[in-house]
Amino acid sequence: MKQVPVTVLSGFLGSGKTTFLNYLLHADHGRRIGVLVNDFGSVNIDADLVTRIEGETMSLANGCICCSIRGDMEETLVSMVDGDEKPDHLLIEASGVSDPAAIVQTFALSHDLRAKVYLDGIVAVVDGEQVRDLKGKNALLARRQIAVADLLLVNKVDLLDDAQRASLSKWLRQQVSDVRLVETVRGRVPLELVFGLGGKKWREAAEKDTLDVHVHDVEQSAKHAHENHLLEFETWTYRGEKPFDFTALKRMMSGLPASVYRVKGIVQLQNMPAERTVLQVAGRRVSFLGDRLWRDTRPYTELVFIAAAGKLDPDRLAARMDQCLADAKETAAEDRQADAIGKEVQINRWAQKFWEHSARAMQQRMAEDHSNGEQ
Ligand SMILES: Nc1nc2c(ncn2[C@@H]2O[C@H](COP(=O)(O)OP(=O)(O)OP(=O)(O)O)[C@@H](O)[C@H]2O)c(=O)[nH]1
Repeated sequence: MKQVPVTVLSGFLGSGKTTFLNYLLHADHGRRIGVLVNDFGSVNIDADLVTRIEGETMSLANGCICCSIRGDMEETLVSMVDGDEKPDHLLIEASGVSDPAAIVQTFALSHDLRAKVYLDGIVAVVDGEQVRDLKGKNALLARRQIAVADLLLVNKVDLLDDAQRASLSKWLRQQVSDVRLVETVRGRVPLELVFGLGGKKWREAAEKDTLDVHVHDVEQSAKHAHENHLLEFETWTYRGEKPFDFTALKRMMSGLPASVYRVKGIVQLQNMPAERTVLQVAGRRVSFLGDRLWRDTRPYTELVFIAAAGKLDPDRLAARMDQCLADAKETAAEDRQADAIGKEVQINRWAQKFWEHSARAMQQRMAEDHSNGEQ
């Protein structure tokens, strides 16, 4: 039986993996692609944000495929290959906290997997704006993700000037000398660079045992990695059914402590009642994007927070979220007055950008629908 090639997308929280995945799925490559998306939090946000016309998207949430749900990854991949519509290629979007070296081990060690799939390559996505701001264990994890990659997408270069790009490139070259670096905006890279990488680098590393984790000791290291993740990261999910005030929520998200690394999910905004909105906080950058019309779906809010372990205080966060609800009556009169002046400017500026984005997203979707209809 012909084995199916697998590409693993790795990269730190919020670097642009899902964005890249969507670009890839909509690009003209003529392959039937099976997708497996892994979310560290308990909600399948990423799978929800993967837009595709056809092909299978499987989702594994509430754990990390490099450790706690390694077995689930094996089973899911095998079932995808054995299914009625065998894919030509599999893409795995690893969670932003996963260590690709441990994923490589799973591929190297599982007989079931080895019979059906082979690792074609690891593509790491780097947040060009913020990767160098990562501290401590996050910085180490990001470096491990970079080190194992066969292809490195230096993403978000639209947020950098020429000097920053040059200095980032130099810094990355100091981290890894033997990998192809490609600067990208929203993960747009020539497809021939992505498929058929051959996985040479990881295979060599596995043979030389330089993956930094011992291949024969996978149970132990997986357990260790799992413990590390639980020790290092914590997640919490906010759910609600009342609409939020855009300005208040944006201000709150912009003021989150640095220990909150990532927030993502769906928000119901009073200012945009008809449209489902995606909220993204990656490091210090906050963005709202009109996503799709609610239509028959009852509007809701579901946001996953990922932070340094021990730094999330759910009660406090929930209280702060509630203060941003459109019908919140808590704001002191004084605050409200002070806000009113700032709000006037902010709402106009932000609402403008916000609508601009929504309109663009809508146009793009319509164009995609149109071109798909023509095929
Ligand atoms: N300016 C800019 N923003 C980008 C680019 N690529 C992605 N983003 C934004 O960065 C945020 C995070 O992108 P995602 O694709 O969700 O990141 P991710 O790596 O899948 O995130 P996790 O799965 O949570 O680790 C979103 O708001 C994207 O729209 C880019 O090239 N430039």
